[in-house]
Amino acid sequence: IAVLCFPEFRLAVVQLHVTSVKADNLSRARGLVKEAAGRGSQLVLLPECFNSPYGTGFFSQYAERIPGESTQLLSETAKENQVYLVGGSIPEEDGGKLYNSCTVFGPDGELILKHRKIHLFDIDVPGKIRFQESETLTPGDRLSTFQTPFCKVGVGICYDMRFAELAQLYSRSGCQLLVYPGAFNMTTGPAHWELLQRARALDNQLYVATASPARDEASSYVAWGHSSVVNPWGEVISKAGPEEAVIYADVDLQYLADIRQQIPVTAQRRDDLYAVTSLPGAAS
Ligand SMILES: NC(=O)CCC(=O)C(=O)O
Repeated sequence: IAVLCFPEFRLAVVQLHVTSVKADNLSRARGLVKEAAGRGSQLVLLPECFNSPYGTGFFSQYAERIPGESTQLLSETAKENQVYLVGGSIPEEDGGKLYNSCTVFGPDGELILKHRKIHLFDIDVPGKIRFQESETLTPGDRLSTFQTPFCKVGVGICYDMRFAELAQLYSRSGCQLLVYPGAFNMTTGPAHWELLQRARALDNQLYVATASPARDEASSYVAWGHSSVVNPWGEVISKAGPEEAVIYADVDLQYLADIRQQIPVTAQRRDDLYAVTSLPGAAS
């Protein structure tokens, strides 16, 4: 069956102000997705941990099974707005383990995929930040892509963005857009957030969209903000500040094809000399 592909579509990124009240977070997310759809968006991205505070001390308290309250809301929101909804991430409980999980819903409200964060955010920058997701979370064990009428999309969560191999595997599988719900902080955000997404976009000559929670100086984990969309030339074409916002970008797949023709690195890899491969069972 031929998959109809459209050369351009509108993407929205919701930079949500997240509080400790899950019901409020869900309600705000629903309203902003509606706003985004009202402005012609066909794919909408929410931030990492959009339904609850981001922190190892909170994951267990706010964790849900999937399906559950938050993913039911996401399904309804996708359907009522007829959008592809990349539901940021939520703390998931399954079999007594906790995961940082992103669910994606189609315009019919059906669950398309669940991506569990593959690379857990374990860092220690002396005097700046120490964070150890692995103290409470279990990593995912598979790559996640989905097809839309516009293009194929690869999914990662925040720290996953640091791993060029993941982005390359998504690109080699045919993805033209990578989405990363994230929550960088006030140390690594100014240093690496934009650089990493521009690098992934340029490495693979595709679009990259990132969604951060809005910055809240009063929270225990202060998010950097600056949700963005980067084009295949490596340019930031849309960017939020630190505050709550919805940003938009028109993803132009003809432009992507033109870039790949002008600088054909995507076709010039020396597969006879090196390779980046995923192991059996790793791709969903
Ligand atoms: N939530 C995360 O994975 C944060 C990743 C991050 O801040 C980084 O520097 O990487």
